[in-house]
Amino acid sequence: MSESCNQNCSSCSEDCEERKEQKIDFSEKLNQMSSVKKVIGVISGKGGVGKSLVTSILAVIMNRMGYHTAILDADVTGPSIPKAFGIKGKAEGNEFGLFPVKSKTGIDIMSVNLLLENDTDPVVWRGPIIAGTVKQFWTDVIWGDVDFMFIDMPPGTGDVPLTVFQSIAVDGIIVVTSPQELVSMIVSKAVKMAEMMNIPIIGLVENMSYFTCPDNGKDYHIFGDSHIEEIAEKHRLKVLAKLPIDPKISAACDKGMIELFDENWFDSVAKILSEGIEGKEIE
Ligand SMILES: Nc1ncnc2c1ncn2[C@@H]1O[C@H](COP(=O)(O)OP(=O)(O)OP(=O)(O)O)[C@@H](O)[C@H]1O
Repeated sequence: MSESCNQNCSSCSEDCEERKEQKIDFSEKLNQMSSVKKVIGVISGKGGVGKSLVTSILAVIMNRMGYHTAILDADVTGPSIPKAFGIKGKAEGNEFGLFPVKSKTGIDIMSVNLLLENDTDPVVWRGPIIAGTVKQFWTDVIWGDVDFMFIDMPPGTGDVPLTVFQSIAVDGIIVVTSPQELVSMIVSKAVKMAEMMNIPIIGLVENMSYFTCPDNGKDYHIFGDSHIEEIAEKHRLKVLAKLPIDPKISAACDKGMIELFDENWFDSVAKILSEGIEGKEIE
């Protein structure tokens, strides 16, 4: 029995000897006109820590490396991906399904904001409807041949992310944290959820880790000292990147120009992901 066992066999995908109930398969089938090689879920313990930013930058980098890249924006109540990419158009469909909208550099994106008449309309839906929408982004969208799909998950480790993980075949998870959070607790929850789902955690990204003063070049830890290395070691996880607070980044998101991102913050993640798709399994 796993250390994280919550005695609820129906929501657990582990094959353990003490299983009391049959494993229920909640997985949904991808649209028959789509094929997706690797699906990476980007999660966070709470909203506003930069999950959408990390999802967007990862997609930009992998797309730049020549991989056909897609973003499934599962953050249905706070969809910020289309804005970061400056997408104004709406998604269209035909009798076979919905088509994602292409960004300026060719990243395929589906988000609830591409379906709403006004992107300022709030999405005041209950959990099952939200989870159902995300499932439809998997089953009803014609994604074509995708190398990497990044999923901007709903914040937290509650009902909606759980349903999404049960329905979509996710290959690996990246956890985004910020220094001021109760990082230890959040990472533990994410690790337990990943264990229950049998999905490997690729590693941790600490966002808003420090700020480099442009006047004196010194680094300031605005949100306090980082403990990410100790926490990563405790759970035997990798720290993939520590991102600074950079006003250029928020400006790029606000102006819809995240595709102009040109820092090397994610080089190690890009290497892990590209090795994963070349046949070496994501560890
Ligand atoms: N390192 C950073 N430097 C500057 N601004 C940042 C940084 N990270 C995130 N931001 C800004 O903070 C805001 C929140 O980021 P983002 O939308 O990525 O968070 P989130 O975790 O996805 O939030 P939610 O879960 O509510 O959607 C955005 O305006 C983003 O541009």
